[in-house]
Amino acid sequence: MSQETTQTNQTNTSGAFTLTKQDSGIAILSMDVPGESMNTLKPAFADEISAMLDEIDADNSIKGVVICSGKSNSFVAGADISMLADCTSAEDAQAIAKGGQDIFNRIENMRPTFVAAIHGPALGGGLELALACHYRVCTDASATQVGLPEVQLGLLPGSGGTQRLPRLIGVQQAMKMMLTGSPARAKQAKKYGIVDDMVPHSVLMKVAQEYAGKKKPERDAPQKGLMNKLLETTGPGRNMMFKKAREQTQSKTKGNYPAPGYIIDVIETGISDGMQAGLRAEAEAFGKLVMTPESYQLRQIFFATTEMKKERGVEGVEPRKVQKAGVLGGGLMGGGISYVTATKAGVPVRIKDIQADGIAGAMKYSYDLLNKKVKKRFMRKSEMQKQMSLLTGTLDYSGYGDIDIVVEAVFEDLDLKQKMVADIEENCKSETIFASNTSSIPITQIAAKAKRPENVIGLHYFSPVDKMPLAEVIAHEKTSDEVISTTVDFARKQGKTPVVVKDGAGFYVNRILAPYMNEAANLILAGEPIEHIDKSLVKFGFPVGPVKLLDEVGIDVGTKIIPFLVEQFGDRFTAPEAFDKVLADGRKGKKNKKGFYLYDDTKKPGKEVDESIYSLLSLSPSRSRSEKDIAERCVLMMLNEAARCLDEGVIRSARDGDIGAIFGIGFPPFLGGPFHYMDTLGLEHVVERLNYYSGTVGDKFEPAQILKDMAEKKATFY
Ligand SMILES: C[C@H](O)CC(=O)SCCNC(=O)CCNC(=O)[C@H](O)C(C)(C)COP(=O)(O)OP(=O)(O)OC[C@H]1O[C@@H](n2cnc3c(N)ncnc32)[C@H](O)[C@@H]1OP(=O)(O)O
Repeated sequence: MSQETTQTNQTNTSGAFTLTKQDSGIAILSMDVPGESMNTLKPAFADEISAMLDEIDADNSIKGVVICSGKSNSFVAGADISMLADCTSAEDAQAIAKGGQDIFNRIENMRPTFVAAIHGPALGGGLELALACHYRVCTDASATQVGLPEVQLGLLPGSGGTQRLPRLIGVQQAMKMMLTGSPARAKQAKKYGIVDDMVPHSVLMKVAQEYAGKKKPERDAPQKGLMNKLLETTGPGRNMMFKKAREQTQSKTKGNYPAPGYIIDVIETGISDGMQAGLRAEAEAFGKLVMTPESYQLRQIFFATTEMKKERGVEGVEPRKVQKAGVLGGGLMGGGISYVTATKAGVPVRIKDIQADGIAGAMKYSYDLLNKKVKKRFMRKSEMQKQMSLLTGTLDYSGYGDIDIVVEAVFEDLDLKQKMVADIEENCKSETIFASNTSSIPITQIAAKAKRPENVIGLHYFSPVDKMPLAEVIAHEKTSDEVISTTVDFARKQGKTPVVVKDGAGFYVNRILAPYMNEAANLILAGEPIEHIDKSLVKFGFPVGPVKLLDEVGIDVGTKIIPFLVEQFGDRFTAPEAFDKVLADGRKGKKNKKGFYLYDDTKKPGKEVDESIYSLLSLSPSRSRSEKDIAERCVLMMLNEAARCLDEGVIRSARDGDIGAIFGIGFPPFLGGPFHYMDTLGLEHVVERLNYYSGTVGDKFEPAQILKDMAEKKATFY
């Protein structure tokens, strides 16, 4: 980081910290953890930082201190998550939080004015450090983000965040940030009042030093508006606010995640009993949460995804640079793929459709999303125009001559897709990659007539593309290693977590989803009410129930894959015939407002079951199974299939299987994914339950061989 100083007279470096005193009376305290790409906070730094603070205390010439990062693109990414695994008791973890609190309290109470100069992520403990400073200045760079994401790790901010953020920006906004874990970008951070100033990177240190030369601020009460004042500053108002927050949290988490409840409790303690009581409650809750299985599983997800960011797809094979992309088909998927390609990867996209309307629709998809950001003032109009200018359209293949990768998102029809391959081979370069976004057709079949099958690959996105984090990369036998690596790299640049899977019906995600959905359908036919089935799985931890999900993705689309699965894997994938009746009745789900739920003539579209479905299927529903039994039956089908996928090499590791299921289907993150969950249950138990259902419901529950073998050896996936 460039430090614009007048005259430097003394520098003291100790491990991760460097203190530079200047004649101006403003000292620079820079953090740069050696050997790490990003600064994280560890208890081992306590002595070092304390010694630096002693030095500052002892030097009356220091009037102000700027805390900054020595890393080029980040401030501090929080406490070191990996060290939490060493905690053997809640007390150990509580001590870590308390250690951070003590140092931050000390900074807050020191004589000089402290300023945090933030560029890049300031998250968790990193933001807590900044909150202890008297002022915060951040850069306007897109890399800058400030937040308290601990809840995503099943934790709460343990070093003062639950106390200082509400006092700085108001309880409601602070609580929202802590409960969602979503960070604020620079502009939002300024708007919320988290930072005092937002400046270009080139003047960050200059402006921060100006703030360090000021007196400490006397801050106005953060509540703006009468309603907020009533809610946050009066007893009855607060009671109402916290009660509402607890109700909303319970309805979202279904009691599966302990951290949000603690966050609300600890904020409330701090507000009603004062900062010291709040800090004590915070450290104690942090200690307890670190030891929960939920936090353990969520931290494993962090490690898995961080590891996956570095993977190439094929070890040692460099990806080619993608400078221009094509998208075939301007439908919903094509629109989403174009959006992430232009806005996330920054790669120009040429959208090809057979109708001008299709191209316009795809462009509108991006326009609407970007315009929302502009309206909320999170993005400048000029930036939106720049991103929109990356999107162009064509009705023929003009402009396709220099394209590096084409993503095909046309209708699910094998002949059509094979024709697309032929068209691309004719109109593009010999090395242009043809990536199919098919969800049901094996890539081998799409590549069957290709002249250059090594260029053909699957790149399966999930809807809505701008939100869903997963992409399956499917190599068929002849796909070249370079094509795999380039496609993985391309998907990552689009902001996706790519998982490389083997070709075959359903690939991984849909293959494990199908038997789960089929089982839900079988339970409808067995007379269970639809809302009972959906509730059971939402309570288990899925974001939506299976029947609702089928309405969302489209009953026609969701069932299209079944014949491919039956053809390759046999009867265990056979869908109940009732689906045919549902489809014959013209029910496609949400998209044509006719499915298992009601969308028309109702106050709550999609919330109430369309009771006419029962007479269509000649059923009179009544609850005869518990929520637990229903969830177990559906989930076991998914677990069993996931195990088979690992055994057959469809996924490369249990880790990929867990991340694929969590990011692609919304498998409950607090359970860590199907494989972590099976380890938790114990494979003997899984096999025993599968055997039970195999005996009572049918052969499709027959445990996968890998499960039987592992159970016998008392093995685990991790
Ligand atoms: C007491 C406190 O309240 C408790 C806490 O602070 S808990 C921690 C809260 N902080 C977080 O959850 C942030 C976690 N980190 C992130 O979300 C992302 O790393 C990030 C947004 C900061 C950066 O993302 P990105 O640029 O893609 O870089 P990414 O590859 O993830 O990380 C770079 C390196 O930093 C490491 N890292 C980042 N944050 C880390 C953390 N909090 N602990 C340990 N390592 C961390 C990564 O493991 C990776 O290490 P590697 O290079 O050796 O593999």
